[in-house]
Amino acid sequence: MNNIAIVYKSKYGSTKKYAQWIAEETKGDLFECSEIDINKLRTYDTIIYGGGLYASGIAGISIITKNFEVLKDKEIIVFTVGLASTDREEVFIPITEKWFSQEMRENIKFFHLRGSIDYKKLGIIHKSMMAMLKTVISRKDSNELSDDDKELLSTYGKKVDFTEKNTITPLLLFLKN
Ligand SMILES: Cc1cc2nc3c(=O)[nH]c(=O)nc-3n(C[C@H](O)[C@H](O)[C@H](O)COP(=O)(O)O)c2cc1C
Repeated sequence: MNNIAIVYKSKYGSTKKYAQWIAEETKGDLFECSEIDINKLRTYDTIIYGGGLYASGIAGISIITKNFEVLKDKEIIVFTVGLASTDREEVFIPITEKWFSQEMRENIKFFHLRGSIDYKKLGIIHKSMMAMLKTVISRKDSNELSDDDKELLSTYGKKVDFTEKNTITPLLLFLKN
């Protein structure tokens, strides 16, 4: 497992934590997204990109999507970090379909990990986005609420942390094969 770059963009720290764990386990080189450009990135054989999920967008992902032509012969892994439960892979299909072309999806392996939120630490825009989301969810009929909706309502305003080191195991196993 040589010549691996782990690149991440993290606003509140969860994606950074996962990227650090992956770098420790793979002995890869770790970069915050702004610390690396395409000329440096293209020198690696394996690129692992991690970004936090924000309103179904993947933070910083354009470093992969914009440069895909240059990177497409490499092994590319993308991991997302969000609050949503990761039990059902199909939940993430709309996200990958929105941001990646079919060719990209065929060449990239995706993993989805769970992050954290501390409402007290949110910036003003993020705070109001979460308040809006809560309002939308609160207006749903109780029988329409998903488990993630219920969780958001019960933890709204608090601090929740779902980060867990052993959830990177499938990604590490994929790299070994
Ligand atoms: C404004 C806002 C929007 C979010 N949107 C999503 C989302 O669409 N899907 C999701 O699973 N988590 C969402 N989250 C939760 C974040 O992805 C979670 O806090 C994650 O840990 C952020 O990663 P980071 O700590 O590396 O920045 C959102 C959080 C905020 C504050």
